[in-house]
Amino acid sequence: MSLSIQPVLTVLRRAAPRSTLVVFGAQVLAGAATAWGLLLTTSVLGQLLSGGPDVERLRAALPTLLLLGGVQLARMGMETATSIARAHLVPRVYRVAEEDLFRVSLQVELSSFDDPGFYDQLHRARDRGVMHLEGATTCLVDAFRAAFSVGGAALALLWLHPLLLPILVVALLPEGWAALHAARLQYSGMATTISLTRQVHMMAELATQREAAPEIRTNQAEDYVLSEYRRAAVALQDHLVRMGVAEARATAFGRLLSGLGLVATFVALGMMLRAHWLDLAVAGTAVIAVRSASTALTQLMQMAHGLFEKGLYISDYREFIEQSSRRARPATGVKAPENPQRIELHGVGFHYPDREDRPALRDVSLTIDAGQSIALVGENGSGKTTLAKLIAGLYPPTSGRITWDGVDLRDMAPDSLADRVVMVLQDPIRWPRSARDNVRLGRHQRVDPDARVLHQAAEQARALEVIESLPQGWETLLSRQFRGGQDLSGGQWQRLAVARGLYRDAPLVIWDEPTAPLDARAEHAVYESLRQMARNRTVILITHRLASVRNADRIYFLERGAIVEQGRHEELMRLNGRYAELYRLQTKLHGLDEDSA
Ligand SMILES: Nc1ncnc2c1ncn2[C@@H]1O[C@H](COP(=O)(O)OP(=O)(O)OP(=O)(O)O)[C@@H](O)[C@H]1O
Repeated sequence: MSLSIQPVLTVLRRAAPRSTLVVFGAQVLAGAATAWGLLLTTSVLGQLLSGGPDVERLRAALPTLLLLGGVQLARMGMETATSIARAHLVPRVYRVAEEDLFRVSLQVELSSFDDPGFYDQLHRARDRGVMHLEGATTCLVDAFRAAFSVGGAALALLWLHPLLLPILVVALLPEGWAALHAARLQYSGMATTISLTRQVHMMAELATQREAAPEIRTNQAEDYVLSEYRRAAVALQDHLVRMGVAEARATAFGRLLSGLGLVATFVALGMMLRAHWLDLAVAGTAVIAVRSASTALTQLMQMAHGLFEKGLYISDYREFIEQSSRRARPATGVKAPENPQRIELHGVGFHYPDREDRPALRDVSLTIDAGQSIALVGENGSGKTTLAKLIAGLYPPTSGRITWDGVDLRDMAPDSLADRVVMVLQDPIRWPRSARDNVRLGRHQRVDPDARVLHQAAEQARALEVIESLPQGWETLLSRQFRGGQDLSGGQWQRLAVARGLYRDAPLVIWDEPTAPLDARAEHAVYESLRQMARNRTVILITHRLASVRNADRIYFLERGAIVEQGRHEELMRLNGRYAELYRLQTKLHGLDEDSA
């Protein structure tokens, strides 16, 4: 159980130290009030059971009765303080735990996301860990409450007669044992529950996600999704039924034992009464104390059980945070040059995590001078995007070196490196934000008070006409998942991504298939802006449309991760190799002659 308490306490201390103290303090006082209340009850019973007329006895008991009422009132006050403190605690714990998770996820090296183990762990921590950390907080507060309540009753009994404590233990032991047994049963079945629940969730996501909906319908995969869901869900249902029945049996057995414990308590109290070790008032209080302690103990056991269960997920969460902190990108290093004059690759090799046998790049060496326009071409999967990502410093090479003005990228501060790069990727992010944010997020720190640069970027990318046709223009929310939101076509989204790249602006521009989903007019506009940008920037263009790279200063043709041809368009055509072959194929496909393509 300490497994789950420790991380909860750590988060509690950071999220809401004052509320944590209030809960703890209020429950210590509530426990003391329980003990005091029981002692006062003995005294009231003693006065009521003493000899004399009824009115006299009542009058004698009245001050203690009033005090008892006051103590109960104070106890209620402590409970209210605990509830209020808990209301502060729970949402804060959730927020802090989630923020920690997002912080480490945003800081890890990009390669972590290509590691399936990491990705799986991230989702487990996000989907379950945070939620269970919040649930464990509630459990912990209730466990405090129950523990101090049992403690208060035990203290009062010890005060009344030392022998009453062993009697309390005899009365509570069977129930405690039964509750623990039920908790263990749950715990032992938990691994199966988790694994089956994950399978059910996976299919549930597919059945309800907007992205998956069209393809499921066009592939007529509804039956498949439903039957796969049913397979996992029925297994989960049967498993839960088995566990529930076993737990009910254990609980019934516990109740039986608890009844026996109660009988034993009464017998022991009766014997003590007969032997005149106790008077009737103390015996009466002992019965009340045993009953309230046993209720609190059952609660304590239930909470311990809850903590056990949540502990499994919380340890996933904790492990993820620890591992990710080790994977974080270094925050220090040499500042990247403001305007890199020469980018060099020396024998660069690269493979993705767990793909040692399948290198994505092999022995790539090349030099790019400031202001040059470079094109990376080649068939699908030949390594173009990977190469561009390495040049941008997103992945470190697994062999060889990449330098900017002679400085190894590994020695540069990642932040300053990123600052010098614009990268528009093949499948750009569709920010579920306003159209304005979708462009502005290229460089959200940029000072652009009258949005002049923003408009210019949108115009150059032909995104302005898209934005102006939206119901709320720049402020239109671009997500159909929210009321009033709007979706765009693939090409319209791409225009926004291009505008975002233009708005970002940096000395090194990497353009990965920016025009694939664009219509001819938009494509023309994008190349026009690229040409303008290229005047004083270094541009790396990745494309399958070879006609658009004819003017590049140098074209690199990649095949299975290696550069197999390089030169200007005319040189490569003269070489009559792989590039020339593909170029001719394309011109034939589009019914153009080679020179006009
Ligand atoms: N995140 C990844 N994890 C593992 N392997 C990857 C990953 N991304 C790419 N690969 C593999 O690396 C190789 C090179 O991929 P890359 O995306 O660089 O090719 P590309 O030339 O840009 O292809 P395309 O023209 O289809 O965009 C491929 O074999 C691909 O399967």
